[in-house]
Amino acid sequence: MTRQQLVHHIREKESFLCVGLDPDPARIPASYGGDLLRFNQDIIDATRDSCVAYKPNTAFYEALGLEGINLLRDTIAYIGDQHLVIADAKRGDIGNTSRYYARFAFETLGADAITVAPYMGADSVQPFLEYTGKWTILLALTSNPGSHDFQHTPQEDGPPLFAKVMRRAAEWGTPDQLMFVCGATQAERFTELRRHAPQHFFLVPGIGAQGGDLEGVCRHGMTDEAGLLVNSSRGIIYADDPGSAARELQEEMGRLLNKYAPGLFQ
Ligand SMILES: O=c1ccn([C@@H]2O[C@H](COP(=O)(O)O)[C@@H](O)[C@H]2O)c(=O)[nH]1
Repeated sequence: MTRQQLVHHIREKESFLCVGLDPDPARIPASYGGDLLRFNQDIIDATRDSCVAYKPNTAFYEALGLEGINLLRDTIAYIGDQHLVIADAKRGDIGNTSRYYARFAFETLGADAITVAPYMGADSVQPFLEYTGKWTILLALTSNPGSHDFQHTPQEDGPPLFAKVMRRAAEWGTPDQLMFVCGATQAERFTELRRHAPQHFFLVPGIGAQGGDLEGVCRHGMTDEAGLLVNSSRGIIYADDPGSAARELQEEMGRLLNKYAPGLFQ
């Protein structure tokens, strides 16, 4: 899915919601009898009109072995081509190995995007960027408390590590192929995050279960094209009514788009 198509979907649906598909067998209602594909399909059916993207975190599938990989592939096929599909895998290795991570995500699974850890540098990210029409989403400032261990740490020559990562990585790929992960729990840093990457989309996990600040993220991080994909996983898939939970977020996002990105509708 191209950037123009993504922006078109955001405008049409008045939503920049990404639904996280992280099925935990211990939390799936007993009525599914352990059928995780049916669970995912029901979530997708209930939410597809409210969201523009889905983000299966590959950990939940890889832990199930071969069956889990097939589940992931079947889930992605079920989503179809009207939503951006992000394989949240946080890969990245020497170029030779990254090539196979990229092949797995984009060819074997059929995902549109993959999350990548940038810390091994340009050659570890390049193989993902070589796929035309696919997205590479680099970890910039993550949502977890441990982000303070390294990412916030000022470097000897000034800015924190996450700023250095973003500024350097923004030279590796264009805003048509590169996004950054920026956690919703870090809303107060979004003005700064936006300064480092004014045009790039941000994938923003951390609302709902992690307590992130959706309005703050939008106030400081939204662009004229929205520029944000905000993810909720547990807050939607384990809600009593996942469809209503997604619709509620969509309505809130519609309000936020009109407030912070009015140019999107002109
Ligand atoms: O900084 C990050 C990067 C990735 N994640 C992932 O997003 C979802 C969040 O799930 P919730 O249930 O909505 O909290 C999950 O897959 C994480 O591994 C993140 O939370 N923060």
